[in-house]
Amino acid sequence: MVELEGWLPALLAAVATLAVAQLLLRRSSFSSTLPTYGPFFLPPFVRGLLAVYSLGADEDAFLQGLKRDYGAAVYIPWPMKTTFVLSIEGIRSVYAAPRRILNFYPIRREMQHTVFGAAPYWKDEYIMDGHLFPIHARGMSKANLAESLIRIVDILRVCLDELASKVDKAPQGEVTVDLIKWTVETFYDATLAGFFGKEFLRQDHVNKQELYDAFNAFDKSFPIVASGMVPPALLEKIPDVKKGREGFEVLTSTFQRWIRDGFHGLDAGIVRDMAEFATDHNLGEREAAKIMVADMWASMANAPFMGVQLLLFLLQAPSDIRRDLLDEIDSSLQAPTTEQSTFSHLGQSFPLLTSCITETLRVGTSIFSARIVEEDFVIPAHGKYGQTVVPAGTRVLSAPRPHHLDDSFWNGTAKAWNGRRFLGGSANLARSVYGFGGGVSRCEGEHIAGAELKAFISLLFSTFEVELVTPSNDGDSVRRVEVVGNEAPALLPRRADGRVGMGAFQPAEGARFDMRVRRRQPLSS
Ligand code: HEM
Repeated sequence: MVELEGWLPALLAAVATLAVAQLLLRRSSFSSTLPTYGPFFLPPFVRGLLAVYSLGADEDAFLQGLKRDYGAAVYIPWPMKTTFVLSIEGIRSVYAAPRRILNFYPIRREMQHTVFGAAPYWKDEYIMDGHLFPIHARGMSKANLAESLIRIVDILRVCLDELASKVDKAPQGEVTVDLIKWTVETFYDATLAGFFGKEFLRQDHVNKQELYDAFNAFDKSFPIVASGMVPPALLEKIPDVKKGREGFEVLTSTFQRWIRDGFHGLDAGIVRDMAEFATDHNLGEREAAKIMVADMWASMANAPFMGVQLLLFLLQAPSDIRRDLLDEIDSSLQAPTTEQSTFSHLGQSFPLLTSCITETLRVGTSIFSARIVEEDFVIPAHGKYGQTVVPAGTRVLSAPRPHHLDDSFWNGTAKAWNGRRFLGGSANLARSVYGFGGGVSRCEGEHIAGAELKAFISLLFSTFEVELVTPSNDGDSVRRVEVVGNEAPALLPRRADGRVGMGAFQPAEGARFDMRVRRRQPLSS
């Protein structure tokens, strides 16, 4: 019998050497064929499982490692069966590719079914691609969201007035507020009024807390269901998915009743367009209600958490940014009050705040934009990367996070927050930030989200002096992000687990940051 004990170490050493050599070879000049993830000596399914594990364990490290080791794109075997596109040129190619090469619509249709429970009409290209998606996109144009924006700003003012009355009643004229909870709830109230009308939360049968809890349960289950990696039979056994389904039911029945009761004071807008679409295609109230859950989710899954991150960065920004931002806000308030709730005013009055928002999108999001490869998709050769061909019949994901963190693109300061990064001559660089995704799947809510963030910050900072209370629950629950111009890093809540590629980072459960709020001293003229 062969004596294995003597051979085994040598065999392992040889395999390890080969693996390292292969890795080094890849690093110095990236292959022109599509590489597959993982050590070559492992079977594909083990490599695929390794990838799933590594992605879940540390998303940033995994994605940056992919780009470092494999270049522009890499294929991840089962269970993902997907090519990750990682280089800036590759990402641009994905977003620019025509539908005949990279198709998004089948994915968008399927999501409507798997996540939002749409009845079989979801398969109908004529109804979905031909009607639902175009009507939806029209409804989300700036012109059609003008009234929504006015309602959003009105409700933001109501929330700030409520806070002001607490401050005025406080003995020292100062209150301490749970920053994350207050910001998220303020966005919920304002956004819900914006899309569903100011009367929505005032209906007799609507319990605001119950609705929020239902939404949060549904949102928590979203990544598991949307990943498509868990077989339907197993899905129902996952407690978070079960709670998410219950939450979905609460949301659907609430919207169904709202439709039946005549939309309670909402005359027009995207959700009325959607209800009309459902009527035109005989889908019924329940299907219309499910489409509304999808809109509610889209409008609230990211914006509140961008609000939290933006506020935290601004509260920890260098003093010159704080000062210039206040000047910008004060001069924006010279405009008549009605003008302050318009897209044009919010779009033009805040160059510094716009730059801070884009920077927060760059450091505070990770997104995956999925496509089906209909024809071989060619990522042209660029820089150190050879041409790569992604074969037809597979899926690609554009994953811009490693590009957002790439020092060679961002002047050596990719890991640091720089509020002035996109000012003046550098404004065009904002096009290389993909926090809203890109191409045909680019966020339809980007304009209203940007306007909402600007209104939120400008109203808050013009009314109050706000100061961050240094969190005492340091350690694991806090992450640190360098800030250009500051010695100390900014503190942010640790990211919630299990939300890879899902957009704006949400705080981990239980994270707590407080802010001290007092009335701002009147401006000396
Ligand atoms: C700062 C806040 C927001 C961020 C960071 C954000 C981000 C995103 C991202 C990353 C996507 C997917 C992009 C892709 O696959 O390429 C998306 C899609 C979408 N977002 Fe937003 N979003 C925000 C706010 C909003 C708001 C307020 C709305 C309002 C309804 C909205 C509506 C949508 C819709 C409808 C889609 C789906 C588009 C489609 O499937 O084609 N988003 N968003």
